[in-house]
Amino acid sequence: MTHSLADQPNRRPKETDWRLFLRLVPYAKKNMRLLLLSMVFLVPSAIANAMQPILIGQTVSLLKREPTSWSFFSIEIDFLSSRSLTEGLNFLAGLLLITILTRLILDGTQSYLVQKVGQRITADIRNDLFDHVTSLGVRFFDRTPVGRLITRLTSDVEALGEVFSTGAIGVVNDLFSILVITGFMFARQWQLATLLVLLLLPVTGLIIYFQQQYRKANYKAREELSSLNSMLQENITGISVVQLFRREQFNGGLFRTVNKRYIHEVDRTIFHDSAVSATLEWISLVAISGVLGVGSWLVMNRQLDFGLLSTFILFAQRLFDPLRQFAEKFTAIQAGFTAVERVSDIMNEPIEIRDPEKSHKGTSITPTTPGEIRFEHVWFAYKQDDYVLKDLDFTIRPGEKVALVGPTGAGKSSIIRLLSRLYEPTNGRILLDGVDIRQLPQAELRRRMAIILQDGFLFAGDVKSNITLGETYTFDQIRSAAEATNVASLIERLPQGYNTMLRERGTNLSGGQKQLLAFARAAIRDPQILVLDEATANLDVGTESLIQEALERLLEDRSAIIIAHRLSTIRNVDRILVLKRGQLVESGSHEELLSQGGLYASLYQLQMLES
Ligand SMILES: Nc1ncnc2c1ncn2[C@@H]1O[C@H](COP(=O)(O)OP(=O)(O)OP(=O)(O)O)[C@@H](O)[C@H]1O
Repeated sequence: MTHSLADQPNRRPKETDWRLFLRLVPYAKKNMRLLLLSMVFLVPSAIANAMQPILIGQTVSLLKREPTSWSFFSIEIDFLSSRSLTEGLNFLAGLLLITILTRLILDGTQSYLVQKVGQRITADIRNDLFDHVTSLGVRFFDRTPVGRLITRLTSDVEALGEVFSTGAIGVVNDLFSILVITGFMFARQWQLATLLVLLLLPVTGLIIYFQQQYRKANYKAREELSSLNSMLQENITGISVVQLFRREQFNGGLFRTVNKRYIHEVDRTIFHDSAVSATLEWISLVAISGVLGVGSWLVMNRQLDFGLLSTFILFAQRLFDPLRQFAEKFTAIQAGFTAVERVSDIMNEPIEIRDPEKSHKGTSITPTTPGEIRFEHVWFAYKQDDYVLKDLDFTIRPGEKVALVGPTGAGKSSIIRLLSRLYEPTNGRILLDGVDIRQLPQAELRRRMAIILQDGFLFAGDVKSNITLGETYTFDQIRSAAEATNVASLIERLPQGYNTMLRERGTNLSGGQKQLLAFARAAIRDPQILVLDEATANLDVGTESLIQEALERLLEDRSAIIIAHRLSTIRNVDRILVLKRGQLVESGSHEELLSQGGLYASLYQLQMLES
């Protein structure tokens, strides 16, 4: 891993704009037809735009009785000299109206199409990001603050969407307009055309410079926004602790500091944005004065007539107009590039835990076998070389119930995380019925085991959907799973029974009630292996014995791993594995371990004394 979203908040942009742009190509390809259609509309629209100054110039020439014929790339154009003044004026007015209507209709349609494509692309990117993020290993989430991630998923994708919705993608339009106008200018009068083009060059240079500065400031501003959101998220999630420990003021101070840094960076982006607009405003005035100065001189020398002079004054304005619009859009475009860059950062995060290649899929085992679990010299470290599990080597026989016991931080939960493949062992392997779990598709591995954690997470939705979790079970199946685990009576006591709506993270249920639902969730899946991590710790003694009884039934014919601190709850298991600082120090039945007089015996005696 070369970098992470969390480790280097001020990481410099690495990919070039071109590479970033290419990242959008696959998305654009999906909408190729609409995109092409909108591009086709560009051509007549830009021509109509460049025609307007010429038509107005012709009108002036007609009124001033100047020659109205002109050559366009050596083609002699003369459609006015044969007409009377009124006819000619009507004819020009008619043409002008056509160009205006053409632009009105085509520009409108084009901008609608482009925005439509843009919204589709943004939605596709958002979907892909969601899929990618939910496939990333738990390790990624260990080191990435949630707020930082949410910023990328929401406001960065939004910034990308704005490139389309503000019409910023229309720069293509603007650039094309500049090209067409330049062509028309040279066709009419090369000296004035050269003057305008020469003015265009330094402005473009300046714009590129300010654009780079803006981009840097924008990247930093987004990073600061991420930090701001992480802080916000942390304070909201931990609001009870914040208030109970009166950290409001202290956290408020921290928040203000980050907010100040954010504002500072935003100020810098605004400065560079304004600098571009000011430069353009100034330069387009210079251009018009230049045309007026040089043009008047040419008029006095009879090398230019009034009609053409008015045409070029309009050209001067029109040439810088797309550039000015480009400047307005450029803020959105630069922000869009920053967004693509930040979104790519996540897309580039490798998916650490992958399913085996297709050819290995055949290795799945018949799910009717009870499930033998084997840890083969397993070593594991969350952080490099800081091993929390050391050379674990044990087998849990099919149908065997094993308890993991040991002091806090001994590594019990880590064993479960490895078994369910939320993390992968640093060394050694874990086998399920003789097959390395890395060779099993994750969906199958996790279907075969149900894990009940101390803090069962609940989704916003009703009780039923929190038991089925998106899989199709009939209501009868849901009810019998609840009955089998003795939680039916609890559910029936809820205001709307199985239809009671649970709030996000289940805050309208008590800790114990949440745990009870987790039992039903496990039972309905009929797993081969059941894992309980402090699953009954939140229950009162009465409820626990009710659950214990249901558990005995549930555990029949299944392999089970049970983690419990209250040793009285695991007396009946087949075998107890005792862990100390990541190492297996004792193994045997309750009686055997008591008679050995080791760590287990002393833990047990301590607990007996307490009760
Ligand atoms: N996500 C993580 N990143 C880094 N270290 C971790 C992480 N989770 C746990 N640890 C460390 O790994 C060690 C073992 O943790 P584990 O949760 O497996 O212990 P445990 O025996 O289940 O403890 P408890 O009885 O308190 O639940 C601890 O020292 C802990 O600090």
